[in-house]
Amino acid sequence: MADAVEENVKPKTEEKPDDSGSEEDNIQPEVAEIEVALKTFKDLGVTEVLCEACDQLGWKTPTKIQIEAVPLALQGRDIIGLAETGSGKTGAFALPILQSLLSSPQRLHTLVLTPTRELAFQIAEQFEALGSSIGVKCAVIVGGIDMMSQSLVLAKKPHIVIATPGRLIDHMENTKGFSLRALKFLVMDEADRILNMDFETEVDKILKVIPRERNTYLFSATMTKKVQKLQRAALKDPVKCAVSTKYSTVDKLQQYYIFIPSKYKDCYLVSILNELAGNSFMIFCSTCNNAQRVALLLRNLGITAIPLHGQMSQNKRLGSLNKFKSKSRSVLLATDVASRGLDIPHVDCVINYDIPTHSKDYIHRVGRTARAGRSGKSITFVTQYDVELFQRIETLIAKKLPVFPTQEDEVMMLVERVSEAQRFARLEMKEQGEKRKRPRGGDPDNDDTEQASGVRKKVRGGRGGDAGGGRGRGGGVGRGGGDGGGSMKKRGAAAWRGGGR
Ligand SMILES: Nc1ncnc2c1ncn2[C@@H]1O[C@H](COP(=O)(O)OP(=O)(O)OP(=O)(O)O)[C@@H](O)[C@H]1O
Repeated sequence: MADAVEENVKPKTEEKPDDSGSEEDNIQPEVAEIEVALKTFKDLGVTEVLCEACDQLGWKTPTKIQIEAVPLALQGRDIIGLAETGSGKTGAFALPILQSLLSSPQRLHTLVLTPTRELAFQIAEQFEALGSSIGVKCAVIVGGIDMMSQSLVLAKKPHIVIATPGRLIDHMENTKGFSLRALKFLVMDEADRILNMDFETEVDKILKVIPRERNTYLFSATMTKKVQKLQRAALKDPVKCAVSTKYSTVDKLQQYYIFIPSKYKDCYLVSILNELAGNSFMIFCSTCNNAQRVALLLRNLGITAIPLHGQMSQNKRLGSLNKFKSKSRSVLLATDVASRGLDIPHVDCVINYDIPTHSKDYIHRVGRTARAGRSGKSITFVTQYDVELFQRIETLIAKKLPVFPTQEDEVMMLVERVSEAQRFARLEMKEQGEKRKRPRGGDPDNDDTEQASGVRKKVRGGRGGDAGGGRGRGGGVGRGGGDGGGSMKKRGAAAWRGGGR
């Protein structure tokens, strides 16, 4: 099945600085050929009880990456799995691991490394869902949570540990009796992220203490040369399962951009949220500060927005995510902490409020929508400062994106309202900053409670409260006021679009 074919996975454009090495030449993992015939999980060699678990999750047939990777994994091969966002990569590594656990039960059998805490919880949920009838026990070991309670969980010797690298090292060094010396499987999910500079030391330390006799799986929607570097250290005779061209986005995702002056980003955002009212949005910002500020701004305008970023406590992060997942909030303002792996099926639209600095992050961000065969939309804000980054993204995905249509004059009518909400958001940010300095004064992460609503009432109240009254089409945030301007969009867009790229 796994015929060796020529590999053609060279990135078309820039890499993150840490994967800019040129050492990929000598490493040629075998590349699996894709079989497209319709298959069942049973055809792949998945055992009855796990087939039933798939059925219970509503997985009628395996996805392409599962068709490709599962049989090879069941043969005992090391795998590099490369497939689009939302294409079922978690199942592709979880099923063979659970099957191995079934045939030779063992505690501390598998370690899954993930770059973010939220993703670790999600992967644990998937293992537990697939492995519920075989009684699989998972432990999530991530930062921001009490070490002692995690030590107790580890003392019970779970079958599967899902961890962020830093906290795992803490336990390897400080938790008595915890050892991964008997490990059988190592998975790096979002492998290119795990293997970049940020986690380099941790990963090296982990690789030193786990057995060389093991299976290793690397999965991601994007890969780097760095992954291939690591093959020498961590993979044995790996087979590469790449079900799509290296950096493709899914077909059912409609991708747009808008070219706007930086100073009107907030107005355009509010306008689009009004226009697409009723949808669920993930909005990506480049900094924690911006995610927090825009969330407050939107809330001041009556939009149910909630932030998720690295400056929040872990409890608040999970709280935000759960509120968004349960649809009690329709807009999640996030940094790249949420760009990878998170599987929230109802996300209709991803907005890149700040353009991603690394083109590959674009693929992961927009991949939060249009998952598992659903459709979705993405809109990327491109300001006068972002043109080059945007061009890189278009080169990377080998697509020219269409403009998302907006009515400039209508957007400009929002300027006054939005400016007022911006002012109050700044005040709230200042207040929160001061509270952080005086921790006893209250919850420093209080971004989603009524305590922060004083200024909100002023904004809404002062304007007759229409902003609080829903965001129905045309009836959302007020349309009074406005100062015209903003014609840069047309002039500028024409200038650089036409500029013979
Ligand atoms: N065979 C299947 N049939 C139907 N749905 C599936 C199947 N396998 C997985 N799914 C569902 O597809 C969704 C996406 O899966 P998953 O999160 O594993 O994607 P992914 O490829 O890891 O995406 P990302 O690159 O964003 O991490 C999940 O909701 C999962 O339950």
